[in-house]
Amino acid sequence: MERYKGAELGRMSPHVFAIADISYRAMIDERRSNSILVSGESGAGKTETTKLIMQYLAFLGGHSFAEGRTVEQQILESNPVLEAFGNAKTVRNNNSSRFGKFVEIQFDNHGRISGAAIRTYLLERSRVCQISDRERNYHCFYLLCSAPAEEIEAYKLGDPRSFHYLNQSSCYELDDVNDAQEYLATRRAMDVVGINENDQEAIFRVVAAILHLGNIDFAKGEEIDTSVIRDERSMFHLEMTARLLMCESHALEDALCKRVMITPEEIIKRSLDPLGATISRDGLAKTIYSRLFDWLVDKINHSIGQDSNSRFLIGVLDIYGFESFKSNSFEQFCINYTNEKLQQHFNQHVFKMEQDEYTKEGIDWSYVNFIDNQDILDLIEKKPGGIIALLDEACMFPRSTHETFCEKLYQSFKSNKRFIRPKLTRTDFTIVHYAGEVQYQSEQFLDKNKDYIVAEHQDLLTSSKCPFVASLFPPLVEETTKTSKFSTLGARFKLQLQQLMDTLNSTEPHYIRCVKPNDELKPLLFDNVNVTQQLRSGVRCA
Ligand SMILES: Nc1ncnc2c1ncn2[C@@H]1O[C@H](COP(=O)(O)OP(=O)(O)OP(=O)(O)O)[C@@H](O)[C@H]1O
Repeated sequence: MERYKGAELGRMSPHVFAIADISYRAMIDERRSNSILVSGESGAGKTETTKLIMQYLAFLGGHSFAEGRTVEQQILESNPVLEAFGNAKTVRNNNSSRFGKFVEIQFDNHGRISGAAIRTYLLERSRVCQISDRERNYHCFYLLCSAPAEEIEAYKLGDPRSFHYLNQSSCYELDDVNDAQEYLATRRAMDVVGINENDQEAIFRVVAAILHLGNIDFAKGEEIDTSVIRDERSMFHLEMTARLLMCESHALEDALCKRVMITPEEIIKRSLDPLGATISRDGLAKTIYSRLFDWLVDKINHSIGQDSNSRFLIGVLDIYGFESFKSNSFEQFCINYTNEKLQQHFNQHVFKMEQDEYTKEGIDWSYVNFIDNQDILDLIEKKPGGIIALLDEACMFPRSTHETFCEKLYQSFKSNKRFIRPKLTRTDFTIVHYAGEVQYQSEQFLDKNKDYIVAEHQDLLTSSKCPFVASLFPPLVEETTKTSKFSTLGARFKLQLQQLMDTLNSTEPHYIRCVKPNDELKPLLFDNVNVTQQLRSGVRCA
């Protein structure tokens, strides 16, 4: 860090410190905000790079003689906390971030760090209930199962193999990671970022409750289309969940197995069959977990504090790269949409730089072709008529299905050259992205896009005797109850992205592209074909 400080770009070997250094110098000299956009595929090193950048900025703009916790320490320690709750082992990366992150580091007039804000994007919720083999759930579940004995006893935990949300995969441990030590390290990091002992206890109690919740199974009830708690074991987990969330176990059982239907004539309590109750259980687990994650982010932001007098900042963006798998769902759609947005930002920036250069040298630039992906963005986000708008529309009509949604897409984009109707399927669609074609399976698009909490779950947790749990579920006011029924993740995500783009557009951008040397997660192995492919898509991007 000492060597890169103030060194002219290019004098030293390439390093993320060099990019962080010029961003900082540009901010000080030109008195304007800068941003560093880190990109690359999963496992390429975005998060590690982001942490190095943050360390370097803390080195340049830190407070050497501050008493107690400094802002920069808190910023750095927010990483292990967010990683414990937002990262998981996947086949591509043992510590994969399952959310996007934009960290805004604010500086005062003397160039010292004076505040920060962390914004997160689209946490992968499905992982809480469903994991593929060789992957893991979020780290925090395993850390808690390795907690000191008194916590294990209090929460009735133990072997992760005994929990449904963890035992769908045969992977429990990570090479070179000791979960017991990580648990203690996470608690220490929580201390530093300002989460007090009581809140820490409540956080892990909620994590334990989710594990017990996942072990509640249902059997057919006596009456048709009803369900009951399956056996003694499930009953035990029901009672544990209720105890940890501090609510009534009967109320929890009802919230899982029943739905209240309000018709103009009467209020009917309808039972769910075992499959419906299981879906209800998983929905509750996902909602609790995502609220917990949002709470952590808010708490960290609150505790670090924002400097409202700060006139410039350095933003660091660590966001999921372009994804194309065998099967692609709503998550990949949102991720690839993000990448289209960032790609456009990059194109515009590079074009503008070129244009400035030409103008400076008095060369006519009118013939320079500008690669633009606006047509793909229109296909996705145009209002009305884009894919997100059509999806929202489908979510509002109770009779819509993924089949009717797809049919609508086929009709609307028949002659759009960025849209393909694949052969041999009636529910897939393909988008021709800047980085290649991706075929999406629409089966779960509608469900995943709907963003409202089941009223029974809301009522149950709002009335929890634990103030922490209740605070995760503030009562809905009448007005929002109506609108939130129709609030959708797609629309919310689109808005968040627009805000991110507005921020980025007001800064001087710098880019770091991470390249993954091999798919084996091994050091000192360089796979030429694989690397070339990544660089090609980089060239295509430019
Ligand atoms: N600069 C580096 N030096 C050594 N190892 C690194 C470096 N960067 C990354 N790694 C290794 O690669 C792993 C994956 O890196 P990282 O988690 O930063 O990837 P990512 O691009 O953020 O992935 P994802 O999109 O899945 O979150 C790290 O856990 C580490 O083992």
